[in-house]
Amino acid sequence: MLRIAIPNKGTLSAPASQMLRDAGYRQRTDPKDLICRDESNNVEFFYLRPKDIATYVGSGDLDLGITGRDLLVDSGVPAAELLDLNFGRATFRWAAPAGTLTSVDEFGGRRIATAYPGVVGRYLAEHELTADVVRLDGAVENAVRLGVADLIADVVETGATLRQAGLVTIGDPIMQSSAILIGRDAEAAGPAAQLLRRLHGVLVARSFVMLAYDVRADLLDQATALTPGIESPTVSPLHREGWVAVQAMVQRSDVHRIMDELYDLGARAILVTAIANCRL
Ligand SMILES: Nc1ncnc2c1ncn2[C@@H]1O[C@H](COP(=O)(O)OP(=O)(O)OP(=O)(O)O)[C@@H](O)[C@H]1O
Ligand SMILES: O=P(O)(O)OC[C@H]1O[C@H](OP(=O)(O)OP(=O)(O)O)[C@H](O)[C@@H]1O
Ligand SMILES: [Mg+2]
Repeated sequence: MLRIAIPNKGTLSAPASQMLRDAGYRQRTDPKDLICRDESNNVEFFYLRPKDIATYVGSGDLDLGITGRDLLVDSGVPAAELLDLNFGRATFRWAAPAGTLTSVDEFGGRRIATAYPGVVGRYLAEHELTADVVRLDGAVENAVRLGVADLIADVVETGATLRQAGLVTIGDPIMQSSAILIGRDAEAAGPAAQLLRRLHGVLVARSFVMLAYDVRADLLDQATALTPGIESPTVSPLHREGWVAVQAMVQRSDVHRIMDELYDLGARAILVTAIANCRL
């Protein structure tokens, strides 16, 4: 039985469970449950603190886990990233009160508050900087105002929390994070092949839609240049002489532009449908 760690709370918890549900796995119904066995898929899910997940996977006690890339780096555990799950996207950044610090070169000897001392310590070591790392559990944006630090390093999604605290970012992001599937090493992908295929199917289904339209046969080449599909578009004859029906997958983010261009070309009955799941 495959044993998989997933976040029990926090930002990544609900979307991780939803993605597994979309991939056909059973998930807990009570948010307090810490284990859920999915007998029919031969998988057991363990609900753990996201910060601890890399530890369980790195030690080999659990086969796989879903966590944030920043949390994996913070743990220092040499587990392997098997798949980017495309949710929980955030940057990890430096920030200080406006008008105080402007560059990473000024960090020497300063006090840096963070809930990610592993990420910060690694950056400082790589850049040969010496600073005091003040380890906090959360609400790090308050640390400067309250006098325990000169700057912070924290997760930034919309930037609203920083703005409210009167902080501005400094320099480039320390890292880009998102939710990832991890294993002890790259070989963990072998026994997880079915899970990986299913999750990949969900990722594709979320980022593509199915587009169908009717177009005059003499415009088919121009139309299919706009909708080349993954392998090749499906073209079927229509009862109406000189017209064909076309079906192709297109990127969800492009679909409105493509529909406009198809309409301008003369295509009609342009329909978009969501893809519930797929195997490509
Ligand atoms: N707006 C956000 N706030 C916090 N973490 C976020 C956000 N967006 C994405 N993440 C990612 O979620 C993970 C942190 O999740 P975690 O559950 O530890 O913290 P949390 O969501 O802030 O919950 P809590 O504050 O209850 O501990 C990291 O990988 C982080 O990059
Ligand atoms: O850029 P934003 O969209 O404002 O999001 C980022 C903020 O959200 C999270 O805080 P959370 O509410 O999880 O509290 P915490 O600091 O106690 O973890 C994170 O730690 C940042 O503070
Ligand atoms: Mg938080």
